Amino acid sequence: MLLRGFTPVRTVPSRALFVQTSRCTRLREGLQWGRFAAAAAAAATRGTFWYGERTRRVVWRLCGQTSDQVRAAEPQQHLEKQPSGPSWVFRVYLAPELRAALRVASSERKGRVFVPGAEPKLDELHAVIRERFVALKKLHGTPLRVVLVSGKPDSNAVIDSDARLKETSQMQVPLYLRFDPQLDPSLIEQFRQRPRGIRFGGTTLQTRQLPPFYPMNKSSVLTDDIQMLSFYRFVSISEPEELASRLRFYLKPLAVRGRIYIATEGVNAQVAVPVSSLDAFQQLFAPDAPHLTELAGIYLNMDPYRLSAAQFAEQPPFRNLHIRCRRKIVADGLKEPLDLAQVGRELSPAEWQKALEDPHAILLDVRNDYETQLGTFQSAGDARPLNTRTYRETWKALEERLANEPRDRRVLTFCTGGIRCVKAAAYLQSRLGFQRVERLGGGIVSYAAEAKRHGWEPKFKGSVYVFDERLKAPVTNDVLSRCETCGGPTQDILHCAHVPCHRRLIQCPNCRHRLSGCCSSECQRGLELALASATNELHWYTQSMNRTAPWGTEASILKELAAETYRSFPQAAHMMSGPVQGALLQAVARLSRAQRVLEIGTFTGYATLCFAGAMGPNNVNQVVTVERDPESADIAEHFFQRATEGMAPIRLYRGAALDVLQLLWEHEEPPFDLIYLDADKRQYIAYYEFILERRLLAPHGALLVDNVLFRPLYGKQRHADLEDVELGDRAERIALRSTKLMQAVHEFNKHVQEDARVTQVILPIRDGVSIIQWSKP
Ligand SMILES: C[S@@+](CC[C@H](N)C(=O)[O-])C[C@H]1O[C@@H](n2cnc3c(N)ncnc32)[C@H](O)[C@@H]1O
Repeated sequence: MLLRGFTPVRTVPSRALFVQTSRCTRLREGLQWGRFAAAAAAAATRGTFWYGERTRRVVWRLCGQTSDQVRAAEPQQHLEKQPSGPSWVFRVYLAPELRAALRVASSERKGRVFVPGAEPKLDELHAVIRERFVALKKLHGTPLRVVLVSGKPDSNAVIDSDARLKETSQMQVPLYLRFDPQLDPSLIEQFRQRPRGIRFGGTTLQTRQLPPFYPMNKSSVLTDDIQMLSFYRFVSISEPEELASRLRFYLKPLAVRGRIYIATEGVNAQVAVPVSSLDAFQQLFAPDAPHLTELAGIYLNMDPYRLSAAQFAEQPPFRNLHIRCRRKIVADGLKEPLDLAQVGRELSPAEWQKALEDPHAILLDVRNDYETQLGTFQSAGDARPLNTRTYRETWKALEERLANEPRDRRVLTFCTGGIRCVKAAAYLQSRLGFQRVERLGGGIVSYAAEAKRHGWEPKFKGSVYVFDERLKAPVTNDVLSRCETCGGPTQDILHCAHVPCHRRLIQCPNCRHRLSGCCSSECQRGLELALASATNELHWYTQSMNRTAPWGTEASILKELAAETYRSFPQAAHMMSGPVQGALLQAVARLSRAQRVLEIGTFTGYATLCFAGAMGPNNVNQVVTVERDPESADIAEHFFQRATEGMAPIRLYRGAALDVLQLLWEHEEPPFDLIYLDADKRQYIAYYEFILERRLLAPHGALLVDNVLFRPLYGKQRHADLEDVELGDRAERIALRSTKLMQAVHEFNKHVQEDARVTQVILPIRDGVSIIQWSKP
């Protein structure tokens, strides 16, 4: 199997699975990588894989389906649908006007298409595009025309023959196809230009060069301080995709990270710029700079405090540069666009400082409730927050709040960076008829920077909510907000860790810890279930990808033992450690050069034999193992007696684990280098405490605990929910039992996490193995 990063791939070999990934939350990433893994493993013997490494969400393009539609259980079926022979890959974008006209969801605005065959055919390209973009069906077979767009109308070139398409395909660039209804319904092909320039059909398309003022040898690794800044402009942008491509071209070499939204109404950006790139960045947007004329002379709203490279690395506000084309740069939910010619008067921070002293003014915080809670302005006038949950609610809130106010009353508005105030002021002025609307230019960010520069006592108290992963930046040390869970004072703001909720909330560290980063116990439970499922899929992948050592003489005995276990305990054989975990236990035993190993929970002895085999025979080495079930112990003993050659001696105790631990302690057995805890999960804390308190674990030893990511039997649980007639009560019992076991394991994990005596690392192998060691050996 071949895994490759996806730089422009033009041909796809037969039987290849093409996977594209894009931005997604971490938890979902886990789930989706699990699916990817499942398919990759299932098809490993069948072909070649291509996947994009820059982005994360797994998409299965050959079937024209997203990962959400493809189940891990049936990857082969989808692979069967691949075209045979080589294919050509094109990236297709639908123009914003077309998207709007056809009501295409933003997730469907672009996609890759595959044209089968060694030589790309124009007809086939049209056909696959129509098939890929279902919305095009609404055009009822309107003929398509393919045009190569250079960004300048006079150097566009029509692709009207297979020969031209082939020529296009052979360029070393990703291709962008765009449909423009204005050009007599046509598909327009646009490509990212390279500095060296590209000739197409006898035309040299305009090329872009990096400006001479760029720092040389700029590495994308951030090693210097970082300036956080934002900028916005309401300006008519006819080709958002084209501007996006230009911005990417100029900003990437400067190692800029952040988020930029482009719409036909303008541009809105929050970015992190390394200080060594800052000069070039500013020159790029200078009033007379020719590179980004739409944004020339734009106001760059700098954060008052810079982040050091270390701070940035520890909690990166942005990890990458995301430039996205949207319908609007501020989602306002309004059907009719606002008149942006009437946007009130912009006040400088100094004017604002004064305006706040006006007792007759109405002060409007047009941010959302959680933002206001973190910090806000104090004024002499009438200051009441709008308490909206989203910006879309602003209009109704404004109408209610100002219903009885005289239209000539002075209204002051503010927000984080100023952009929301532009629309709010336009609404106040043009729709509600207020005549004296004034807004804080550059918002709180600009005000805080000015206050710092001039040494003013800030009238803004608390922290400002910011739209990056930091979530807040302090302006003053005042703590105005309260924990939503316990009501105590706190400035901590976070997103609920349960992805489907992901609600923003203010929560103190204690409550956050107690609820595992979730907003409620329901979400905490949901998170646990989701993690369990993710673990399931990861297990599938690791299991199939591991290459375990050849077992030699041990192999046959382990295989025999496994077969015997399946015969004797068909319902419980899954409890055996198995080859992957067995290999891990052997690796740890070898790495730690363990001489004395204790296993709690022998079952039929699979792990015991793995340890004994890894340690080998000598005078000191010994494996002690405990099992309370006589039938399992009989099978284990039978195999231990047979397998003696090349192995450490094994001592099997029959009985309850805590009794045997007591016995070992009373007989003053030397401590163990490795203890493998793999018995009753509800007793884990008791075993753990006994082992630590009685010092049964050697100072440099390791306690391995199995099943620490134990997952409930998902399918059965769902059957129980649906009152499946066949499984009936039994399914419910199984579901209940596994849920209780999961809770017990979670309790254990938390118990260890809070224990300063030890360090713990959890490996997501099988259903999780913890490695616990003394913090101070
Ligand atoms: C998951 S299995 C162990 C698997 C085994 N370590 C392996 O690698 O194949 C758990 C075993 O622990 C045993 N067990 C559970 N509670 C116990 C207890 N309190 N004392 C002794 N053995 C116990 C069960 O009978 C079962 O055989």
